[in-house]
Amino acid sequence: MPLQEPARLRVAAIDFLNPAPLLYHFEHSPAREQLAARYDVRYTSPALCAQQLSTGEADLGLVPIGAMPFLPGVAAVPGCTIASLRQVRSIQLVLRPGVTLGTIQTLAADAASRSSVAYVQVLLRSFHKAAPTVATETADLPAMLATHDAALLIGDPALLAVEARDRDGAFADCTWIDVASWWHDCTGLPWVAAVWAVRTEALRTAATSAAQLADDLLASRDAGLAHVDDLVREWGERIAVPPATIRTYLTANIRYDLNSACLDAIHRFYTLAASTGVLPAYTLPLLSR
Ligand SMILES: C=C(O[C@@H]1C=C(C(=O)O)C=C[C@H]1O)C(=O)O
Repeated sequence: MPLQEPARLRVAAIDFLNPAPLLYHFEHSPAREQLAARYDVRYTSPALCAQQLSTGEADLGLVPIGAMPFLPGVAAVPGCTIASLRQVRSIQLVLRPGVTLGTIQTLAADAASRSSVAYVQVLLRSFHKAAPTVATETADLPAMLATHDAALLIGDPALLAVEARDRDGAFADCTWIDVASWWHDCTGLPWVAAVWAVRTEALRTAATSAAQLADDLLASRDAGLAHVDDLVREWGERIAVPPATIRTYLTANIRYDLNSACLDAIHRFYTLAASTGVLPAYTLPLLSR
């Protein structure tokens, strides 16, 4: 039987601004060409990253922690994350005028989200005695608020909605809640959105070992954080957000280190999610090197 070529890992990456530092080596020469021998990167929404790991279309992905309980055989790669210590800016719960956290009955949530939509339900059930019905919709604030008490926006659409509010007063009469700050106020913990996660089975035939994978992802993140100037310039041309805001977002709002505080926060999230019936009971498996 002919020996099989070791396979490239098929990567599902998130197409928002926030993972840009994590993806630095996958997008910039000369590392990009070297990594292309072992990784095949495609871009999609957070929810579809999770779905592609579930169907086997992808081997490695930036996976919302809210989706991990539904992905058997998938483990988090230690080292990197997408998290926030307090204000995240790009996760906004917007309440129609007159609506409060305790009186939300219907929520329109961006279909791209799997973590933030779970966080909102966990926080409402745990701390505000509210359990609204949730409809998943495309990220369109006017349409969402026309038919629901509240709207959840994530990622670049949330950043753009905050810009429109501050620049043009759009929906300025609504209550805007930064979901990471809200989580921090209720629990005292960081807010963790996503981890790099891998189908452990895929590593058996891959050209990359578990240790090499963790090292590649860490090296890419560290290079990204060392080249924030490049990222601010590149993204300033892609998204209608001022360069200074992009810089603050990448260096202060979003944090990329999966440290013990983040692991404690993930544990607390899953505990509250299970006790409120938002997610099944779950412990995050970490890939061992
Ligand atoms: C910080 C963010 O976190 C994102 C939100 C996610 C979710 O709600 O499922 C998943 C991945 C992250 O990219 C953001 O997109 O604003």
